[in-house]
Amino acid sequence: MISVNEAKNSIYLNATRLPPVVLDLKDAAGKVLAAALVASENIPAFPQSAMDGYAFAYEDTNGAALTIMTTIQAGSGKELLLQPGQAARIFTGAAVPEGADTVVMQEKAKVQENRLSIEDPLLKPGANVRPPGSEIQSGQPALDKGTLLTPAAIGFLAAIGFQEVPVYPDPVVSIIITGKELRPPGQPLTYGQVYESNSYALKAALSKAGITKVEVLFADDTLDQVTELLQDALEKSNLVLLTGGVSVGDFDFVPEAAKACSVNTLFHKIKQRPGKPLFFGKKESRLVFGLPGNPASALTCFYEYVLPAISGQTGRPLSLQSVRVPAKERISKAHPLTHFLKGYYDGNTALSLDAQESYRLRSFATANCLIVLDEDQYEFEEGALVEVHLLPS
Ligand SMILES: Nc1nc2c(c(=O)[nH]1)N[C@H]1C(S)=C(S)[C@@H](COP(=O)(O)OP(=O)(O)OC[C@H]3O[C@@H](n4cnc5c(N)ncnc54)[C@H](O)[C@@H]3O)O[C@H]1N2
Ligand code: MOO
Repeated sequence: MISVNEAKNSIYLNATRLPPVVLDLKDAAGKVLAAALVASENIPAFPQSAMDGYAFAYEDTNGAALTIMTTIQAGSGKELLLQPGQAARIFTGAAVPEGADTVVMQEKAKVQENRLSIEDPLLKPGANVRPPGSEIQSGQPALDKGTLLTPAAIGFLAAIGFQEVPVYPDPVVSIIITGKELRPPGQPLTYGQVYESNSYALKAALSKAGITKVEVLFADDTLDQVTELLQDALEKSNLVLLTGGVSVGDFDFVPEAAKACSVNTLFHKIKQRPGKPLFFGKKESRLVFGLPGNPASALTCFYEYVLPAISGQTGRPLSLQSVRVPAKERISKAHPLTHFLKGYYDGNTALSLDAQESYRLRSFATANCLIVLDEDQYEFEEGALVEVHLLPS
């Protein structure tokens, strides 16, 4: 068995970026740039008015009124040349005509019968004019490789003329649910059956992370069927999540099926609770997680290991945020395993909730964090600092 840190390190080393794709800018929000972008034009492309007002040459403002020759609306394609003594009515965003270099806002000007008097003692040459290329110049770096495309970054790229961008795609995910005892919710249970919940929780967690290309497959607990579905999943996905069948029971076929599909085992079993039997393997660049069947174990492993793996594939910052906060009440544990406890963080302290058993999701359903207790520490007094991983809301 390896430690939590060793497991996380293995994921960090093995979950490498997926081959880049070019996406329409509209579809690229939340993705990460796979190459540096360079501006191909000056933006603004022309001297641009920053105010509704009047454009003129600053050196003409010697007290004499100017003659307003024309009106220039934003988007007007008219190219004009103002002569000395002339001004143009202009609006925010419009091109400042040749012969003009300054704009006075209309609140600081008076117009009488087409004659403009400027009443702005603080006006400077070039005031209220955005120079061409002042946002970015042709040939200048726009955004670096590895930049997360936030709404502002998407807007910026649109504003400087990019219509499509190279990004790391999200993985295509296959979920294989194993277990003969499982029935979909909504159907009556016969003796020995349990409702299937892992596909629901995992799909919801993937969707929360923006991952939508997800297929769910169901396997009985036979080596042949698990192997067949895994083989199929490996052909069409970048990430395969199996649940159940990773422990030591006679019907736990996931590690064997992985071997049969030439998946290289990177680790199996971690010194942790829940989720001790977690399996991680790789075939070429495809990643395979065998998540323990117990619902709280599967979801905890998803948050702690699968999300960082998707971060590795996409460059997106998906791993849970970590903070150190005081424990609200004393916490103790008996085993030399890292514990991930369902907790509630109220902004000041973290409380360990009831119902921590890995077959239960009841406390997980209201938890907003996982409290992480080190492998080799057993007692945490009230007020002691504990590591808390914040769950996506
Ligand atoms: N002798 C040992 N037995 C077990 C050990 C061990 O070390 N020695 N480890 C235990 C731990 S810890 C875990 S976790 C489980 C993991 O077992 P599997 O991954 O093989 O999972 P299953 O046996 O298939 O199922 C466990 C449990 O979870 C329920 N389950 C499974 N899939 C779903 C699903 N999709 N939705 C809802 N519930 C599901 C299943 O019915 C079982 O109750 O092994 C322990 N045993
Ligand atoms: O690891 Mo199991 O997940 O403790 O029940």
